[in-house]
Amino acid sequence: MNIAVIGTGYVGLVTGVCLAEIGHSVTCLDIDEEKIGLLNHGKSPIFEEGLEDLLEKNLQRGRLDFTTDYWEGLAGKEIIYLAVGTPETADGSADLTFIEAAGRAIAAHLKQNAVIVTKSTVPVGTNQSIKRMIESELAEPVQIRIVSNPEFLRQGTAVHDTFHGDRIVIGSDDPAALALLEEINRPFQLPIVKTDLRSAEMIKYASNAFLAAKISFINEMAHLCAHVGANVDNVAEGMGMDSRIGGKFLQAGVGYGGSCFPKDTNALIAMGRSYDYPMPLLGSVQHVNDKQRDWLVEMIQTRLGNLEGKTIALLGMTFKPNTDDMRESPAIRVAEQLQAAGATLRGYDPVAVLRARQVMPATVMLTDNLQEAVQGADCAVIITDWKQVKDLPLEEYAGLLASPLLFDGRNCFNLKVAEASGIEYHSIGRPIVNSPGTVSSLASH
Ligand SMILES: NC(=O)c1ccc[n+]([C@@H]2O[C@H](COP(=O)([O-])OP(=O)(O)OC[C@H]3O[C@@H](n4cnc5c(N)ncnc54)[C@H](O)[C@@H]3O)[C@@H](O)[C@H]2O)c1
Ligand SMILES: O=c1ccn([C@@H]2O[C@H](COP(=O)(O)OP(=O)(O)O[C@H]3O[C@H](CO)[C@@H](O)[C@H](O)[C@H]3O)[C@@H](O)[C@H]2O)c(=O)[nH]1
Repeated sequence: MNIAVIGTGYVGLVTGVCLAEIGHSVTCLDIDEEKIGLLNHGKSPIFEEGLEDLLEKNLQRGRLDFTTDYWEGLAGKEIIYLAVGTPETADGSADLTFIEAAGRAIAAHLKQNAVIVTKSTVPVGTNQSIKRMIESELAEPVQIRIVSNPEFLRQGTAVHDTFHGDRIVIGSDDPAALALLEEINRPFQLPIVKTDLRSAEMIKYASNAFLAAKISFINEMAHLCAHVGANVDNVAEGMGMDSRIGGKFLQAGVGYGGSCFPKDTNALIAMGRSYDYPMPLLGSVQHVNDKQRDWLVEMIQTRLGNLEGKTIALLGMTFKPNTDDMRESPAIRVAEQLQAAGATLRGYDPVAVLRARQVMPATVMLTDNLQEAVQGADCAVIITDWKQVKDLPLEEYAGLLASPLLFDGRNCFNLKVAEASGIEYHSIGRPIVNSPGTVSSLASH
């Protein structure tokens, strides 16, 4: 099939490259000339495992090309994927400016019949209204059909998720368009859910909101565990073995961030608001998540007291490991609060130093050298569970720090290992280990 993909962010680029990999002929189109320049040289503008290899391979095969020109990008294309951003507006609803601009550009440049496939996460009803808008502005008398094909990839494992995801959702009120999308996706060999347009749009938001709720649920349990002396990781393991609950997304920590959960829960709440339904559960999910960042800061302040003159090493800047994305990363708020309390901050990240510089408080000294960040600091605080952070033995942390004190916002280390290392170790919803003046009793944990 001849396919155009509009938008070469995480979703557009991964979609385009993977569609080329399964045999389609794909042109990716973006208004960002710098991105397209890089991509034409086989360089990925994003850090995503396996992506650059597939990119180079399919460029060489001649199945993939990149352009900023809509005439060139849409010429002869039967299928047009829309994968532009849908960020948040000031009131929390989804900003459809980019979708509308891309729709207008399609209407102005399309010379043949085409199926438009929306990958972007859009509020229920958007596909229908975009179709109407494009139809009303078409420059040529061509026919368009529309399909919602929401994306479920996770950053950091995006290529893997595309080939090994749990399902592909395609929704349309047009049976011929649904059949075509089924055919395009068949080589991925994944279960395909076929549904109507509005349900497909809703499946995406409901899935993200449920996953966010699971994280906030375990984080709320973590608070209680800290009070009652239980270990939230043991609780999550025991709960997760019940197949009705499932063990995934029960990792307690500093809370969720990224470009999706925060904005998509907000957009869902905004959708509810527009129908006078307040979505109280989702409001609580967000509240618990916000509090997780504050909790970590409070733990540090409770232990260290006045932070004036204290040097703190923040480990991991990105919202999760294996990505260089800083969008809504917990590191930003934790850094702002610690800095406001007077601490001097160092920040470590193995891949995102440049991006972190644009969003972290300007005075944070950033480095991609873990030991340099930790050396001589009054304490270290794990924000992102990067492999590099988990692989450094606790004895080494203890040796590098001015005093052996580690706060772990991702529960990276086993408590018995922490106890044996001698480091004072505070984590989320688990007993404090090697706390001064207390006798540790980890046998029961
Ligand atoms: N990032 C993820 O992990 C993820 C996963 C699933 C779904 N989504 C959803 O997919 C959509 C895209 O997300 P993203 O993270 O890839 O976005 P992004 O912001 O990284 O990239 C969007 C791209 O679209 C381009 N663009 C904007 N307007 C354009 C236009 N008129 N014509 C051509 N290109 C244009 C931008 O230059 C940019 O390169 C969003 O709706 C998001 O919610 C994202
Ligand atoms: O048990 C867990 C799992 C995740 N997280 C945090 O939750 C956030 C999101 O993680 P993850 O879902 O792995 O990353 P994303 O790339 O944001 O992917 C989510 O958002 C995408 C965009 O919509 C969807 O496509 C994916 O299915 C959905 O998992 C990160 O800050 C994680 O640290 C936790 O705190 N505990």
